[in-house]
This record gives sequence, structure tokens and C-alpha cells, in this order.
Amino acid sequence: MTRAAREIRFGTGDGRRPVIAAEGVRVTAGAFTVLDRFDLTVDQGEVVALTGVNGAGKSTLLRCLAGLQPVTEGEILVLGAPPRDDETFWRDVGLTTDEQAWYPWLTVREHLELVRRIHAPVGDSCPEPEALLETFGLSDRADVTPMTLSTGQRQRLSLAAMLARPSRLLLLDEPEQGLDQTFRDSLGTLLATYAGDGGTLVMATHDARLAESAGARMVTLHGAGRT
Ligand SMILES: Nc1ncnc2c1ncn2[C@@H]1O[C@H](COP(=O)(O)OP(=O)(O)OP(=O)(O)O)[C@@H](O)[C@H]1O
Repeated sequence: MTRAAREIRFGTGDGRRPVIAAEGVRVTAGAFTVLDRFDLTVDQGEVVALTGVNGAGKSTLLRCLAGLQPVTEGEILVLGAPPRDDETFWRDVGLTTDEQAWYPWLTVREHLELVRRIHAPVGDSCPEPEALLETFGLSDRADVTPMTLSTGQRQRLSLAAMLARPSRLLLLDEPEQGLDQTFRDSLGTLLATYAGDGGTLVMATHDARLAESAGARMVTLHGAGRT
């Protein structure tokens, strides 16, 4: 029997809040202002959906929250400190972008087992690989390598791998990419469960239905333009 998305549980909370506090964030690229005096506060257990037209600055904001891009002005605190691209930060934070990397000598199942083993002891805080394979519809592809999966199946694996280890904050850039509508609905349930179990999630998305099914608060970015 397939394990339904709503049956998966996560153990992610520790009571600190807000998880994200961004104030007066300004990001420029040459003469172009990408974000201008942007504020965002996200509490533990919240799901926030960043929406807006192409070029509105959603991915840029996610990169800033992940410590991968500096702000020109303003301040960002993530889990109580400025985000920094180091192993301590990434132990707490999961990020998905459209850049995926796989080991060509490991199967789909082995990728999930590897993630779990690296983060051991994981205990009950994360679903086991077999449960993730079922929930993400990858059970019959568990013994092949990721490069032989379809685009949508690889996106499923990417999301499953992120949920295979403990985290306190997930930053997702258009997680709906490549996913069929049925699985998008399951993903919304999974993300809502992650937040319900104490995790915090910020995602850039063009899928209002996914945002709604994840129980997200919508934050619309408008871009800024030439200074
Ligand atoms: N390094 C850069 N140099 C110049 N312009 C940049 C740079 N990075 C981002 N931009 C510009 O900033 C704007 C915001 O880009 P960003 O990728 O954050 O938008 P987005 O809202 O995620 O868009 P999409 O919905 O298409 O993914 C775009 O106009 C982009 O061209």
C-alpha cells in the first residue's frame, strides 16, 4: 500500500522564534535594484510562499536568506544569526534550487540512506528511506541511479533527500518544477506537515494551489528596477 503524504511525520521544532527576521533589505546588481527596503519576519512553524512575476526577486531573496548572496543594505537574521555558508548553518537549513547534484555510482535508495547516515542519529525525527520512497512515488525506481530518472522523478528525489535529514528551516526555489498536479497536491500536504511538526519553510513559487495546500502565507514581491 502506498504511504500517503499525510502519514509522514517530522520532528523539527525547538521553540526559537522568529526563524527569519529581514529588515530593510536592499540588493543591487550594478545599476539595477533587485530588492528595495524589503522586510520579512517568519515565525517557527510558518510556511511562507514568495510570489511575484518573473524577475520580481524571489530567488535573489532566497539566496540572501541562505547566505549565498550578500545584501547591499539592511539586515537578515536566520535562526538568530546572519546566514552564513558553512556546515553549521547547513545542518539546520535545507535548500533546493534547480541545480541538483547526484553520485552516479549510488542508487536512488542509496542516496536517501547516505543522507540519513551522515546525519545519524536521526531517530524518529525524519521519515525512513523506504517511507520516503513510497511517499514520493519512487519505490519502483529505488534501485536505479538518479540520472536514469525522469525530470519530475529527480525533483521528487531532491525533495525526498531534503526531508530525509533533520532541519529547522527549508528554503525551496519553485519546488513544483517538473511535478505533475497529483504529486503537487501531495507535496503541499507534506510541507504543511513539516511545518505542523515545528519546521519553518519559505518557498518561491508560481503555483498558488501548492501554496494554498501547504497552508502558506503569501508574500508578493514586486521587484524594484533601475536606480
Ligand atoms: N547578478 C545579477 N546581475 C544582474 N541582474 C541580476 C543578477 N541577479 C539577479 N538579477 C536580476 O534581478 C531580478 C530578479 O531575479 P530573480 O532571479 O531573483 O527573480 P525571480 O523572482 O526569482 O524570477 P523567476 O520567477 O523568473 O524565477 C531579475 O531582473 C534578474 O535579471
